[in-house]
Order: sequence, then structure tokens, then C-alpha cells
Amino acid sequence: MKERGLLIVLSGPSGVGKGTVRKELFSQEDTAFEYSISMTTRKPREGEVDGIDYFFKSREEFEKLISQNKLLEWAEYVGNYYGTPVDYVEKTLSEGKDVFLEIEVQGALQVRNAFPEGLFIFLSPPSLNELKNRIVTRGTETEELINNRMKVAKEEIVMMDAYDYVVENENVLFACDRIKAIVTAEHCRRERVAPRYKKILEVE
Ligand SMILES: Nc1nc2c(ncn2[C@@H]2O[C@H](COP(=O)(O)OP(=O)(O)O)[C@@H](O)[C@H]2O)c(=O)[nH]1
Ligand SMILES: Nc1ncnc2c1ncn2[C@@H]1O[C@H](COP(=O)(O)OP(=O)(O)O)[C@@H](O)[C@H]1O
Repeated sequence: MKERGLLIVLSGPSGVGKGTVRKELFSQEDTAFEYSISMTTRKPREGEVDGIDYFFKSREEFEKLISQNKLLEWAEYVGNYYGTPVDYVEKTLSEGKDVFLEIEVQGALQVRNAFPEGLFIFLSPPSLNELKNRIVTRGTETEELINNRMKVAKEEIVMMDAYDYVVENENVLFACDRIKAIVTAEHCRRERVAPRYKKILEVE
């Protein structure tokens, strides 16, 4: 039987650069994780494609997925639902592949309960001012939504203690390097424990 893959959870406040870091990671050839595409009731932004950026759902469809236990976690975030399809995650982990989730903080805490063995990484902004600059510069939110997201961000930043690692996103490439280094280190840490040493001793 194949060893199960690692569940990697990247989380942090909106606008910190999770999407940017994730896209950069997945554009790099040596990234060996599988990205789990989330479900959302948010309307697609310009250029977003159903089945690539998200699976876009109506509120009714999403609520049906919740009642059928099809989501590993879900959260209502600034007026929309977001959730992770459980079947994809389970299937991919059982094939021995690492799965990468990019989700907000409430959802990450739910995954922590369901998968305590996951690897939880908090992407932090260099400062609150820089976080606001990034959300404003992205230009996808109205002023009211920006203020909502900043309010949520303050509550989220204090949750970083609940994560295994904190990576500061000052520079996207440095953040990606650190995430990959953390994943590599985590694999080495897990392989250190049984049955790896048994395998080595058996050869003698
Ligand atoms: N809990 C949860 N959060 C998600 C999921 N997918 C995306 N998110 C998070 O929902 C928040 C809003 O996402 P989005 O509307 O795409 O805005 P953006 O990430 O700020 O560009 C972000 O913090 C995402 O990381 C998911 O499946 N579950
Ligand atoms: N390290 C960085 N330095 C400067 N700007 C960044 C950095 N990372 C991301 N950004 C910018 O910040 C904005 C928010 O990034 P995004 O990836 O959409 O955040 P999130 O997915 O966490 O909401 C985007 O305009 C993006 O180009």
C-alpha cells in the first residue's frame, strides 16, 4: 500500500498574497503537490474560469454539498461560501500525493481538527499597512469590502500561533522557497519514524 500524501494548508488574511504565492508555486517545475480547487458561491472575477480557479456554485448547490457531507471544511467569508471538496482530497492523499489547500483561517482551523497530521502554514504580511495596500492595489473590492476584509484580517493575524509555521510574504519567490523547504523538511521528519528505520535495518 502507498504511504499517504501530506496535506499542506496555506492560510492567512485576504490580500496577503496566498493566491499569488500559490500560482507561483504551481508554475515552478519542481513543485510536486496537487492543488485542490475549492467550491465557492462568489461570482467569478474577470478572467476566472470555472473548474480552474474555483468551482462556482449557487448558494442552493453549495448548501446541498454541505448537507451531503461533500466538504472537508467550509466557511462563510465576507458574504460568500467557500469549501474544500472532500472526495478529491481523500483520493489524492490515498494515491500518495501531497495535496495543497489555499484557504482562509476559519476553514484552516476546521481542517486542523479533521486532519491534525496536516502541515499548517500561515502566510503573514510584513505589516497591516502593506496588507491594506495590497488589497487596494488589487482593485477587486469596493471600499466597504476592503474595510470588511481588514477587520477580518486583524482577527486572523492573532490566529497565527495555531499554525506549525509562519512564512512572511515580503517577496513572493522567497516565500515559495520557504514553503517548499518546509514541505521537504516535513517529509524528512515523517520518514524518520517507523516504518522507515525498520526498512533500513531489514536490509542488514
Ligand atoms: N475555508 C475556505 N476558504 C477558502 C477556500 N477557497 C478559498 N478560500 C479563501 O477565501 C478567501 C476569499 O477568496 P477570494 O474571494 O478568492 O479572494 P482572495 O483570495 O482574497 O483573492 C481567501 O482567503 C481564500 O484563501 C476554501 O475552500 N475554504
Ligand atoms: N510579496 C508581495 N509583494 C507585493 N505585492 C504582493 C506580494 N504578494 C502578493 N502581492 C499583491 O497583493 C495583492 C493581493 O494578493 P493575492 O494573491 O490576491 O492575495 P490573497 O489570495 O491572499 O487574497 C495582489 O495585487 C498581488 O499582486
